[in-house]
Amino acid sequence: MTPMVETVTSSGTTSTLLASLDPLLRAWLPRQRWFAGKGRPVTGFTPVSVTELLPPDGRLGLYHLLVRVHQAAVPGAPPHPGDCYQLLIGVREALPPRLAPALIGHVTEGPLAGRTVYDALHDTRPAEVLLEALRTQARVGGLRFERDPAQEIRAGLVARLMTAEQSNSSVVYGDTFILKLLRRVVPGVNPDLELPLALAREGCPRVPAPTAWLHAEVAADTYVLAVLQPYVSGASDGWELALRELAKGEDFATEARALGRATAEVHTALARALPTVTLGHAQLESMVDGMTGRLAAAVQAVPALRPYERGLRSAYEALGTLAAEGRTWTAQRVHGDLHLGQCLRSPSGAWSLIDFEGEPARPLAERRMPQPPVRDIAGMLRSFDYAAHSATPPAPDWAHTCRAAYCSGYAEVAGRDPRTDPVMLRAYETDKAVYEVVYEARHRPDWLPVPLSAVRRLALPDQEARP
Ligand SMILES: Nc1ncnc2c1ncn2[C@@H]1O[C@H](COP(=O)(O)OP(=O)(O)O)[C@@H](O)[C@H]1O
Ligand SMILES: O=P(O)(O)O[C@H]1O[C@H](CO)[C@@H](O[C@H]2O[C@H](CO)[C@@H](O)[C@H](O)[C@H]2O)[C@H](O)[C@H]1O
Repeated sequence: MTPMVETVTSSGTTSTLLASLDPLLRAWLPRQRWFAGKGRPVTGFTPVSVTELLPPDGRLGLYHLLVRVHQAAVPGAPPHPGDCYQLLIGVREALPPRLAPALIGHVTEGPLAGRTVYDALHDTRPAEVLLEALRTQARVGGLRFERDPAQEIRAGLVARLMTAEQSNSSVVYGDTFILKLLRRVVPGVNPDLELPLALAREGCPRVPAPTAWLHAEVAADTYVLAVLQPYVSGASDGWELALRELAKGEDFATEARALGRATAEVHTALARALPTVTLGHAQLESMVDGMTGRLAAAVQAVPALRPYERGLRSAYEALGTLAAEGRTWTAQRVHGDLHLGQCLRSPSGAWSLIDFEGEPARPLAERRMPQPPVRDIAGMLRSFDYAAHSATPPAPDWAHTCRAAYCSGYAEVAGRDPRTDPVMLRAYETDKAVYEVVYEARHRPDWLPVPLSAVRRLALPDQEARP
């Protein structure tokens, strides 16, 4: 199964292909969970790269597309060039019923007229073409399929698309590997590959080591498009486990402590592998400005935040005061979006951390900056709170116990307890809760009360983020 046939390079072919898909993609894209531009009509597409992986003259065709999606401008916001998305478009005469959920539409004009196009990741054969390309280190047009020569990839593993709600799309091969295809992509180094590779070099066992990855070279830009990792078979994620224990009325302190230890192991390895910096007054001021700016934007986007704005801002002001008094902090590379759903427990009880992409809405340069490790800790503390406030009735004592156990576990490995830095912890917990309010308002409005309950707590003037 050799994936490459020919790269569609002639701009005529590329633009004809995209023109024929245009009306179908306009309707289909905004319905995808991973489409970040929801709420603004799609006004057009520009191809960034179009690569033919299987010619559409047989039973099945397959195109790899990077497309810039143009959308109506946000009133008052500066013009935006449009986000770039990775699509795998399958082409068939007709879709078998099992592929109905993958339907993009029926093409009426152009070279594919009369064919049906669909999201090819739902289909075994195209997904297997990708694995085979990684296994054989294929190069097709600007696509570079690469792998770690020290790890073996067995041929013929059967593919299935993961159905979990995701920011990207993942395919599992056998029970051996998982391939994450990034959907919204930007040129440059992607931390979702960079950090697991760095951790693997350090021998850190808390993160599955990348086995293979896909790059695209387009003009002078390099995009990271996909990462293949060993699949932790039979794993449960921390979120599922926490909810299960909550429903049974069980505490989660032992697991929370193990998670604190795992987080500290990853932080310690990252601090060894990649540069650390000292944050002084100027850097802290700019951090506080960033937090304050995000709060102001969030209040605009979600007016329910307005009554708490002053109280929340006081968390950032307290940090600014400490910085003005000359306090400094060490910053290092961190996970950047750590929560219970990013922690996997294997059947043997070992925890792994996954998804080092950072908060998808933040610019890449910001996501790759060294930051105080307390940022990840705050994310996990928020997550225990999330679980406790999604339960009926809410279980604040459960969250309190987990938060304390997590900090203790962290201190056992890192040698410093995050609770000894309450001002920084509160500032980061507040920043995260504000992010979550915006995230939930945009993606899952029914969940908005969960981060809003934390906002009410964090906005109290004498509040320190005491777990
Ligand atoms: N190495 C792995 N082993 C087993 N399951 C995994 C692995 N990596 C990811 N997963 C599963 O895939 C889901 C999505 O992965 P994630 O990296 O969080 O993607 P996204 O950025 O799209 O949210 C996770 O919640 C987890 O259930
Ligand atoms: O995992 P992603 O990178 O897609 O992260 C985004 O989605 C998360 C939800 O799926 C969101 O996390 C929030 O909800 C979780 C429960 O579903 C909870 O455990 C987290 O603490 C809470 O932040 C995450 O913020 C967002 O970036």
